[in-house]
Amino acid sequence: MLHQTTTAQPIVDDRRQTDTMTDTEPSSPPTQQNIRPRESESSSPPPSAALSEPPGAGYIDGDRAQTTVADTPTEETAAMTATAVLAITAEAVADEKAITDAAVVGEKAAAAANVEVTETAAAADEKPASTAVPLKNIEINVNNKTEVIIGVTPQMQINVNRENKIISKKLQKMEKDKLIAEHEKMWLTTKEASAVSAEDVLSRLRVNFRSGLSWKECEFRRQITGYNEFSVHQGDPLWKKYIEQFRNPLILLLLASAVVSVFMRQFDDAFSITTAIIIVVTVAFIQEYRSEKSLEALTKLVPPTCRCLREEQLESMYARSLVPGDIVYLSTGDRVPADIRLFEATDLAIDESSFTGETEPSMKTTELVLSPKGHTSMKNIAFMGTLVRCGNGKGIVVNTGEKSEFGELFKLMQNEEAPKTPLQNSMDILGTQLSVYSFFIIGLIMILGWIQGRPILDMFTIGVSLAVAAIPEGLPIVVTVTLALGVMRMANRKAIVKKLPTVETLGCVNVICSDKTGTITNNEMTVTTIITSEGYYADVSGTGYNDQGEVHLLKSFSSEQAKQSIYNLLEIGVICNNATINGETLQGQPTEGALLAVAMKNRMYGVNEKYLKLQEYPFSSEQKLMAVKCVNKYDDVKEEIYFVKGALEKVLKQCTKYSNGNDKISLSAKKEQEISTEAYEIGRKGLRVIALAKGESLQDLVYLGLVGICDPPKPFVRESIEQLYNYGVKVKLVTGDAQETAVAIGSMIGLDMIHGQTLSGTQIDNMSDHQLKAMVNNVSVFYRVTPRHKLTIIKALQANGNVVGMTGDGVNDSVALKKADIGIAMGKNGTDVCKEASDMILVDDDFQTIVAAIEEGKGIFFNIRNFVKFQLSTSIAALSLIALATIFRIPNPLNAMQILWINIIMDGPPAQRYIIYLFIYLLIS
Ligand SMILES: Nc1ncnc2c1ncn2[C@@H]1O[C@H](COP(=O)(O)OP(=O)(O)OP(=O)(O)O)[C@@H](O)[C@H]1O
Ligand SMILES: [Mn+2]
Repeated sequence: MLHQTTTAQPIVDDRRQTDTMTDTEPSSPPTQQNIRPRESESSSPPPSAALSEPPGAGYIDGDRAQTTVADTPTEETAAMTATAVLAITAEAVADEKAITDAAVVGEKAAAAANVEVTETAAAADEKPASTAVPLKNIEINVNNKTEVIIGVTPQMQINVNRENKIISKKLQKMEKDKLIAEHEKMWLTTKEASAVSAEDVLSRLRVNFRSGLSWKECEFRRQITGYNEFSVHQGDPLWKKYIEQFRNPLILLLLASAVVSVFMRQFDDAFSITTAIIIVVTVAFIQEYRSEKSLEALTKLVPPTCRCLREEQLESMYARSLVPGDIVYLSTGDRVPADIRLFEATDLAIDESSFTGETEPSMKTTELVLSPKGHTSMKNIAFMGTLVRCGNGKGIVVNTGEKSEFGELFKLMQNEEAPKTPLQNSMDILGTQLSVYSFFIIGLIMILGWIQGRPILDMFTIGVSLAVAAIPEGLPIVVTVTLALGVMRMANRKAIVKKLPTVETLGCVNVICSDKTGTITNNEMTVTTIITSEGYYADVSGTGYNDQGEVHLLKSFSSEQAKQSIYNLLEIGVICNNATINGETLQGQPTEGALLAVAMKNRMYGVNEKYLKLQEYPFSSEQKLMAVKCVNKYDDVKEEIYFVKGALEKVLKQCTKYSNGNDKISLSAKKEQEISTEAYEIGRKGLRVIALAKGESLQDLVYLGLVGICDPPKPFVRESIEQLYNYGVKVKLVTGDAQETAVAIGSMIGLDMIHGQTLSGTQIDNMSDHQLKAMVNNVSVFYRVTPRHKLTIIKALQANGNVVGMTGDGVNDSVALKKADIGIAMGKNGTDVCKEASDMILVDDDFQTIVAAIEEGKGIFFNIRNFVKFQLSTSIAALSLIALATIFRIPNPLNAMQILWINIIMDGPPAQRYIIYLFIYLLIS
């Protein structure tokens, strides 16, 4: 009855064992015709209509069914049939052994895991039957082929369904166990991966470096390896933490006094003291728990991402979803998402300082390391958690999560206690001082009371209660909670603070140095202007990384010639480029994306295919220049050509000629001046200028022209800066861009360009620290600076007593971000390197958020100060009240219980809510 076609007739003898199955041609008649049709509720449809017609009726004598298998006998069909037969064979089918047998018949038996059952109409040739049991044909989808079983009773169908499910599950599990065992054999340690060739690693982990893993395979591997993350050490169970709270000596003393009260038969006292203790302890517990939880939540706020190749698509995804075997692309500014065996590395330098302590970035290669000793020697491995300082590379993930080398380190780190914030420390000190004073006073009160002959137990409980009330043992916790809650509130306003002390600093920042590209502007680049070396001038329309737009030539003398010149110019931009545009999404640097887009708008396709890239000199913020060495694939003379792009002054320095139509003319000082003026004119509009050149040697280039790239300020930056100014925070622009561009953007966002000065990186180099310190406060725009200068500027500002915030997005900002009192990174488009170096991250890159965060910071600081004042005053009030009463021999105005209650109510604003909850709870229950 198992059949390849959907028209069904043959039937299975379900008593036959799987291994005695007969293989019959589909057309051949069944060996035993056991269909004994009894009834038909509707007229039986013809065979061809079997699928489309509603289920007819028929009957199958399950006990004596026959089998017919459609195809030629293969292990596969045998196995499949076996499984399906098993499925329909009486109730006993689920017998473990039979299933195992079935599976053994052929490896592919497991494919039967895909068994799906669908109802179809009963076969046409069945004659009306006499019983009232409605019969059905069912269709079984085995291994993507359709089999039909005819005339099945509802009960049988249920059985089939059930058995199929059981079998699929068992087979699935068997197959899975086998696969897991296989996969576990192929994993290798990071060290092993380093010692074999990249090809070996690829084949061991069964992945093609051109296509990557399939999504399905990744899903499977992840079931084995788990997510690429560290599971945070599970602390003590909650009840233990709760009991922990009772271990406070004061609480124990109070408990003791409650016990003594019981012995003295003062039950109401005992009761109220115990209740009070429980509430005090509960409040403290909830506070601590909450602060722990919110701190935990903090670490999860910015999930790291990476670029990974799956099913031939380069995807940007969360690093936690990586599995061994994934192909990962690394480029400048990335955080390495797992332990990666590199198979491609272009000038790849990785900062492993967090890992090895080595401050110099380590240059990576792809060759195997024979006997790797220590992390520094594994030159072909990019370790999880390290940062790509420059260059780019590709590699295969060998280990993830806790299996990575960083995972080992992480485990060690977990045992270290998190350092306390300065504020927490000062609160600790304050707490201890207060305790000492309080104990002293309480001791005095008790002695005095004793001398006066007051009841000793009363004095004791009052003394201890006073101690509980006056000693601010909850102070550090309250500070933490307030900070942590503030941090969560900031997170809601899209500012993520990585460490609590940052909140304290936020309240007192008075200068913010902001980098331009990506912070003030969107870093969404569009080429809008082109000027060739001949002076042809073109405007470009359209925005975004696509071909929507056009290149309009303006001053064209000979339009063919002009078109050719523009083509040659844009060609450099395409070849000297590492970005790619997929659909409309850009992978890579926006500046390079803009150059690709303008070429698309100029309808230049397949430019890249003409050249073979031999070498690359990557862009760095120090050099402000990028070059590639190529050969023309179709040239007979394989001559090397350099394609160069970068900041105008850097490119011009390498040029000796400029292109004029088909000629190359020596660059005169006059021509250079002309070019600089052109660049100035473009820059003055706030455009970024990129010069393009090519030539046979890097020292002897031919200048081809300029492009002006538009990257306007984000909305509301101007308003935010104004608001910051009102809070007493000054904003300075620090950029790698040219002076005129920086100044133009500076005035667009409302910086004081009249009184403020401008200063360039070169000028800073020529100054002493002292001179810089003297003038740095008055500078509002720093231009053409390198990462090193950004650092110098921050230091000079700090030397003047400023509390400096620095905002940035790029690798070039990371050092300065680290040095600044508060480093603020862009969360969406910022690089991992700068996020790592920063203290605070703006989730949606919105400059306005800085204002909100500073507001919050000030608010939190204010809250804590108020709280401390409040706590101190209640302590002093309670202490002095009892002390005075004792001295003047007045009966005690407050008994122990009352003191405790006051303490509970006063114990901090965050606590109050819980007390109210508790009361409500007590009332209800
Ligand atoms: N991919 C690139 N290739 C070549 N040159 C580039 C590239 N990107 C930028 N430049 C040149 O380098 C200059 C600035 O680079 P740099 O990285 O120092 O600053 P930035 O980060 O882009 O700006 P900011 O410091 O304001 O964020 C640009 O003005 C441009 O001329
Ligand atoms: Mn930047």
